[in-house]
Formats: sequence, C-alpha cells, structure tokens
Amino acid sequence: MPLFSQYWYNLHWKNEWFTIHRIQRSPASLPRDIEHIWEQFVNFLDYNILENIRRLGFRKPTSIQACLFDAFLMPYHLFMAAETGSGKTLAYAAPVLSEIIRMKNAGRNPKAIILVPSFLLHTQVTTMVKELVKNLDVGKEPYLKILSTIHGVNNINPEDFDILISTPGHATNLLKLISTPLDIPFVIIDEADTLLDDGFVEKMASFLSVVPIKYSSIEGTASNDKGARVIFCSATCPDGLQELAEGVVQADYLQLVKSDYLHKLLPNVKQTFIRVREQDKIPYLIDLIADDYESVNGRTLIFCKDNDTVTFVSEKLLGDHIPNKVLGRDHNIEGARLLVSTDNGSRGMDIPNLRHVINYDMPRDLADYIHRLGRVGRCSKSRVNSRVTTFFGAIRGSIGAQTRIVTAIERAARLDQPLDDVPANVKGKIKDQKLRKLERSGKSLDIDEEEHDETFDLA
Ligand SMILES: Nc1ncnc2c1ncn2[C@@H]1O[C@H](COP(=O)(O)OP(=O)(O)OP(=O)(O)O)[C@@H](O)[C@H]1O
Repeated sequence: MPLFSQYWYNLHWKNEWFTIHRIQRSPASLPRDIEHIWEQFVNFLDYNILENIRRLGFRKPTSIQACLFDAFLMPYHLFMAAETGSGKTLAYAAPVLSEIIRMKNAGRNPKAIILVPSFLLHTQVTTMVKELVKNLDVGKEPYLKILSTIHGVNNINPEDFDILISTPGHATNLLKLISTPLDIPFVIIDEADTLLDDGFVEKMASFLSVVPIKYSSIEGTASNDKGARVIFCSATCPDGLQELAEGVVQADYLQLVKSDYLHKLLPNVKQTFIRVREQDKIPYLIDLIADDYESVNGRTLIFCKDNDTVTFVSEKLLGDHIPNKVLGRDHNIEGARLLVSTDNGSRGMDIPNLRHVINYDMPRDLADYIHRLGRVGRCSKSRVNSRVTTFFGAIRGSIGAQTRIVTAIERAARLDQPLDDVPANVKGKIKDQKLRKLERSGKSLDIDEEEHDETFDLA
C-alpha cells in the first residue's frame, strides 16, 4: 500500500505534514449505544462504592470495566490490557475495594497493595481510591485506611493501612519492616508494561520475595492457593509481556482480559505529523502554542526524549515569556496551561483539561507513541476535541527508525487496524533470572531507601 510517509526516508524534504483525522467524537471505550449499566453489578460491587461511582458522574461502565467485573468473579489472576484512558483504575479498584470490605466485614484483616511505577501516578491512583471509599466511615476512624507512600513514609505498622499504594521498591522496604505475617489477598501491578520491563526487574523480584503470591511460578515463594491474587494492568500488551506475567503467576491461573481497541489509534484524536528540522523546532513549537492559546481553552503537554531536552525546551519557552511547568519536577502544576515532560509523564497520567499533546521529539517506539497519544481522548473527556502533533526531526542516523514509526502509524490508520509489533523492553525475566539468583544466594535484593520515583531512574 503506498503511504505518504514512506518517502520520509529522504533527508532533504522538509515542512511536509499529514493528518490522521478524528473519525468519531466519543472515546471508543465508552460505546455510544449503552451496552452495560452499573445496575448489572449491584450484587457484586459494594453499595457505597457504586454510590460513589455515580456521584463521580460516570454514567455507565466502560467496556473494559464491564469485562473486568465479569472476569473478577472467576478465581484467576487477571491481566487487563486495554487502551489508554479506558478507566482501568476504576476497573480494578472497584471490585478489589468491594472484596476487601466484604472480607473485613467477615472479620478478616485483609490488605491490598497497588504498585505504580512513579510518584506522579501515586497521587492519581490514591485520589481515585479515596473517591471510591468516600462515605464508608461510620465513626471517626476511616473504615478503610489508604496509605500512599508519596509523602515519604519511612515506617509502617500493620494497623496503619488496608490499601497500600506505592512503588515496588518503596513497598518492599516498608513491608520488610513488618514482622508479623500479613493477609494480602490482592496485589495490583498497574502499568504492568513498565513494571515488568527491564528497569524494574530487580525491584519487582525483591517485592515478590516478601509478598506470597497464589499459584506463583516463582519456586520457593509459592504457596499454591494461599497468597495474593494478582491483577496486571496495562495499556499495551506487547509480545513477551504476557510471558513475563507468567514468570510471576502460573499460566493456567492467568486470565487475559483484553479490549478490542488494544493497540489501535484513538479514533477521537486528530493526529498530525510534521517534518521539522532540529533548528526550526522551537519556532514551530511557539507557533503551535500561540495557536492553542488563541483557539483552545485547555492545556498543552509537550513530550521530549530526555530530561536535558525538557530543561532546554522549558527554558527556551520561559525565555520567550511563555510560562510552563515541568511534570515531575514542579510539584504544583495546578493552573499551568503548558506542561513539559519526558516519557515518564506519559504513563497513566490523567491530566485535567488537556487538549493538545506535542511530541517535540519523536517517541522512541510505538509503545511510547500509544502512551503519549493516550494522554488525550480519554473516557473522562467525552466529546472533547483533542489533538496530537508530532515533530518528525530529520536527523541523519535516526531517520530510518523515525520513518518506520510514522509509516506504521499511517498504515494502521489507513487500514483501521491495531499497530503492528508494539515493542516491549522485556528481556529481563523475573522468574528466570533475578529470583533464581536470589534463591541461590539466600537473600533478598537491597533497594535504595531514598528512592521515590523509580521511572526517573529509567529516563
Ligand atoms: N465509566 C467511566 N465513565 C467516564 N469516565 C470514567 C469512567 N471510569 C473512569 N473514568 C475517568 O476516566 C479517566 C481515565 O481513567 P484511568 O486513568 O483509570 O484510565 P486508564 O485506562 O488507567 O488510562 P492509562 O492507560 O493512561 O493509565 C479518569 O479521569 C477517570 O476518572
């Protein structure tokens, strides 16, 4: 099939562009014809949680939420793979919290642990969990204690929490401080494509050496039907990722819950690709921002390939009297109309009122593109006009790789098919490599006590 972008291998062409237009206004994850209603789940989700969901204004469950609620009833570990912004947090949180409440009412003292890759995500997941358990408290004490380690928790007692939200390294350090065995029926691995990849192998291995997992595939740590049920949650499911999950739990006990839209381009987001020379990027960027300020009453997020470029872009804009904040560096981003970030901010972030994503640097691969694209067009923003603009920087050496990414996107759009060969950084096998080493040495890995944001290490 002839593709417009296939000729972009050629270095000397510049300022060419093409656009993939929006083909529908509402997100694919919220089907227009009502397929599911909350009332279907009244016997399964806690009454208060359902009330809170309604209070949040969510009129109906998204497709993946309905699928996960159904799958949750079976006694398997779950791998939920669904497009960005499809409401995966609520999909796992609502049933897990309901089940924890039920167990607590029956006299147990259960704990759920939610692992996230970065401190940016802590706040967001914590906010959603807290919203879901509002109005549950009867006396002064909260009925469910939510402990988020964002504010540098250094000590922990079993009575301090029912739900722990943390990065894997920090969670491991805290759990090691507790000498009594805990009843942990649920572990959620959010952003599993990041948490199971090479950068987290050691931290995850260490975490799994302190938390027993049901039907674990890690020898020496398994206790068959005792231990935690795991819910993996991811916006991409590249080849090899499921295999990695099977390095944590036995394949026979792992159920894949997959959205039909996985790896498809969001149909409600306009996507433009422009060939821009490196030296022209800043003026182009300033023009785009000016355009946004004039025409859109929303926020713009700029993605750069690394921290140095983030600093460069942010300072250049400030030098041009364009105020901006850096995600992850500036802690209070409230009110900031313009944000700059590395790919760290592309994982799971749900930024209110975001309308435009600008890829100042091309994403490294299709998985990064999916995550960046997914900051807009989310199910909470039904019918909002959002767009993504990607600068294709024609630099000798990277042009082949960049063209391959753009042609893959163009082809997927033309054929209305999922993106092919979404890659994963999944060479490190938790099961095969690190834990075996640990078992042999008879000790667990040391995690840096100071760590807060583990994905920044990756950048
Ligand atoms: N049923 C629903 N209807 C409308 N909005 C919803 C619904 N469920 C969740 N949301 C909202 O949709 C937004 C996206 O949800 P969430 O962050 O959980 O998506 P996600 O699938 O985890 O995305 P990502 O893959 O980027 O992490 C949030 O603002 C959330 O509050």
